[in-house]
Amino acid sequence: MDKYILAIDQGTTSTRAIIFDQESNLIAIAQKELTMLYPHPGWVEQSANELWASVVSVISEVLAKANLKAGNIAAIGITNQRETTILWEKQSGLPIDHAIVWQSKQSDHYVQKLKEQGLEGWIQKKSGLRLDPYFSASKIRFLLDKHHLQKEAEEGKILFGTVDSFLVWKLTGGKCHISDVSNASRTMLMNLETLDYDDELLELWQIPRAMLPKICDTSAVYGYSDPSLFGEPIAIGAVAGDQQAALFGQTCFEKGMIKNTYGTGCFLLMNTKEQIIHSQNGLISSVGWKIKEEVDYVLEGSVFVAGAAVQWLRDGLKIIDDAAQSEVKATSIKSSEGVYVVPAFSGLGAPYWKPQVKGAIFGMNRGTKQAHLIRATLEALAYQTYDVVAAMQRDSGISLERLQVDGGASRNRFLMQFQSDILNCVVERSFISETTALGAAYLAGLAVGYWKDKEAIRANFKVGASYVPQMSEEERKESLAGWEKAIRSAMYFESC
Ligand SMILES: Nc1ncnc2c1ncn2[C@@H]1O[C@H](COP(=O)(O)OP(=O)(O)O)[C@@H](O)[C@H]1O
Ligand SMILES: O=P(O)(O)OC[C@H](O)CO
Repeated sequence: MDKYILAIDQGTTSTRAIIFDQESNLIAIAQKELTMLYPHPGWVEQSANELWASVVSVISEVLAKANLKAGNIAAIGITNQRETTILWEKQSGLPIDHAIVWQSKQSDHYVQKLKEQGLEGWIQKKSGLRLDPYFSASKIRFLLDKHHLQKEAEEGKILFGTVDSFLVWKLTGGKCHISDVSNASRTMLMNLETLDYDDELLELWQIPRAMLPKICDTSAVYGYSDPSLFGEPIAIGAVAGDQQAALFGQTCFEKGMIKNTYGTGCFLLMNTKEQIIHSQNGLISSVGWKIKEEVDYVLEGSVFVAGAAVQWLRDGLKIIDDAAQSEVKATSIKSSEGVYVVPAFSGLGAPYWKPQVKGAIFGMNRGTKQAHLIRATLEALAYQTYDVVAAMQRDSGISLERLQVDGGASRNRFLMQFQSDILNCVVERSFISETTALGAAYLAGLAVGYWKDKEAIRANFKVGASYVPQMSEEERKESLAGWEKAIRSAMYFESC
């Protein structure tokens, strides 16, 4: 019987199920867009039940599309939006509230309190992370306090999971409460060196171990899907945070290799192998993956709003009908004519870390049209990436010659050319744009021997499109100087 790998990519915007074969060909895909909830300014939530239902529905749909049965699937690989926090009742499996999405800011007051106590450096040293409401710890604290569930959490009656844990729990019918190192390293509860929860961090956040998932390797068979779901049990062979999975899918296996994923947010990751880099320039460190004894660390710049700004053009301003139209409109004019959009709708992430900063538009005149706003919004994705690349070069001493890209917005040719111009380096999009899912598939395939090793995987890598810088040095410098003024002004406005 022919065998395939099934990847679940549970992203912020949508859930996808993708079937790959041994040559990394995409055999079939099913996708479901998700509802975003904005209950208060700055809060972003999703229904955990909807996330789970979307996973079941896309798996069934993709199997039907490919005309395959559960028995044809050698393993499932799960990759997910990271940090997003779900609490559920152990007995019933029912979520106690909405999932608090990584972008959400309702737990900022806990973070500010710890900042006032001067704990930022201490926390970063242990966890690799900046003290910010982005990460799961303050979100767990918020939910436990909101629902008065401290005692139940201590008794293990209430469980916590990032999306991976919740999905594995549901898929296995409540048999497995696990997470992997790449996801656990985003909770702010894991020690980067021991790869276990850190007792002092748990004490600081008052989060009991009893509610936390067991931290596992990124590639391993943790359990099997409940046969009632898809007819036969399927091995669950990998769990990985989506950005680390994309790094793996791009086959960035060597030290210094970098990828940038343009999804809801934008995430630039460098593989630093066994070295943990403690950033001096506003970046964070996490675990890339653990496969048996091999642990690869990453240095990361996380930009909170990228493709989400394109969704704002579509759903908020209603000046484009769909994301792809942003390219058509942006190229209908020759330049953004000095207009800059700072899409800080969820505060600013790397390298600034200013959760309170709001979005802003600068440089408009009476002749400014929709097209200028659209073009300037796309350009903002490239400028934000530039800021992160500059920080990464300072931290690592490695200069960027080539950027490997993927994610929904990397399909935008205008954006990719502008990115190459602004960075003054080659930008290469991989042949498969679904690199995140592919990374999860590879990790699951390694666990069950579907691919022998990383060399067999590397042999499948192909470049899809290449962008070479075309902008003059003078124009590049002028454009960047304008961006610098815009971002500084947005930060200044907030501090007044
Ligand atoms: N052609 C495009 N141009 C610009 N942005 C796009 C384009 N296609 C998709 N996007 C943006 O990419 C995001 C979806 O990318 P995806 O990788 O699926 O994200 P996620 O993994 O966060 O769910 C959306 O925010 C969407 O606005
Ligand atoms: O949903 P994405 O793909 O934009 O990824 C979200 C990140 O994992 C958040 O850290």
